[in-house]
Amino acid sequence: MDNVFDYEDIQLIPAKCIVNSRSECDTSITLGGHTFKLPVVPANMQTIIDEKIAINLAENGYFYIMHRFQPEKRADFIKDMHNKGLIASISVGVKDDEYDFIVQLATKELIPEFITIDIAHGHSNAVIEMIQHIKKHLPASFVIAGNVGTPEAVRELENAGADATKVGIGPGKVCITKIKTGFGTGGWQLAALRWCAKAASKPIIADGGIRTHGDIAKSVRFGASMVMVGSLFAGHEESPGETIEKDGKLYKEYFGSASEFQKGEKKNVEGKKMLVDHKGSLRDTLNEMEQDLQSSISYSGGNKLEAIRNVDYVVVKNSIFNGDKVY
Ligand SMILES: NC(=O)C1=CN([C@@H]2O[C@H](COP(=O)(O)OP(=O)(O)OC[C@H]3O[C@@H](n4cnc5c(N)ncnc54)[C@H](OP(=O)(O)O)[C@@H]3O)[C@@H](O)[C@H]2O)C=CC1
Ligand SMILES: Nc1nc2c(ncn2[C@@H]2O[C@H](COP(=O)(O)O)[C@@H](O)[C@H]2O)c(=O)[nH]1
Repeated sequence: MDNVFDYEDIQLIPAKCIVNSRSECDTSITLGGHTFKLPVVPANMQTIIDEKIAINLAENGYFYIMHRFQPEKRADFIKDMHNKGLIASISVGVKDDEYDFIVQLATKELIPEFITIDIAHGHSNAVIEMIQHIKKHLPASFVIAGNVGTPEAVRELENAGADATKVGIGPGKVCITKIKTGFGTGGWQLAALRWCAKAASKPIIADGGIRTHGDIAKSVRFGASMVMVGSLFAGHEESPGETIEKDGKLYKEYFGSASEFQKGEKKNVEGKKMLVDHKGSLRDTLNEMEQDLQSSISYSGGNKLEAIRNVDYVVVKNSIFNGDKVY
């Protein structure tokens, strides 16, 4: 891999505008036969999403993926979502219990619309076997598999039956994989996304490293159908992380799924905990994201998300912020 770059190194080049108002630009995306308002999904982490947020997102036309860290609640969660007429989107791991869980869902005819296989090193036989197991027992579920960081991995998981792959090893805000192992796409996530997208024949979800709303448009330009976002969603009043007051200022806790806090033990820790500034409501952020993305689409010279895929770009090595702070 040469010519590596990350989000902050890239600027997209504007093309002639074809709309009279940014409100004419359509940010919606279809995944697994369902159309969602934004190509953005909150990370399937315990400090980012809970049942209440999942219901709220689904009711309002946004994609969501429930985390897998309260495994015993998942079957009832699917039932509840379906009783409300909403899509069910859950996560699984790859340990033995998860195989039984998939069979139980099939036996009870509880069929989630989306299942995400959520492990750190997704280019593995463990994930390939889980994809095949889900496709055998729940063939109607749309399977998202990850995480990976190479074209070989994307191809192998797609060939095993994955309907989409999730790209990003180590670019996350609370990730310490890159420091503890020396591996990953941290620092060159956007280039890794482009590399993987060239090999993909199915949708790709870019996961980790999104720091500004403009990074969503950049992800779409470099091949993402959807973008998974953690830290930008961690500070809302509804966010499940603890609210902490420090020197008169409010913060929210945000911790990694492979952190000691999540695992309850100091074993194979690859995540940390941090405090993020407390901000307003999730709804306000989603609205702002939509407006910013509509503006991105207008700059791309189109009126639909796909227009962003064709724009030119320049590499401006680590200089686009000039020391400015956006958020
Ligand atoms: N996107 C990212 O960069 C990363 C994300 N995470 C997140 O942390 C959470 C925990 O992830 P994970 O530890 O995979 O999940 P689990 O703890 O559920 O582990 C899944 C299985 O994979 C094995 N495993 C984990 N890592 C490796 C590896 N590097 N090589 C071989 N086998 C491995 C585990 O065994 P054993 O534990 O015995 O090795 C276990 O059997 C997930 O939510 C994941 O998304 C974690 C790190 C990086
Ligand atoms: N290396 C680790 N990565 C993790 C951990 N927990 C979650 N994640 C990944 O981060 C993204 C969110 O990234 P952000 O930059 O938007 O905050 C998330 O979707 C996971 O893929 C972890 O403990 N270690």
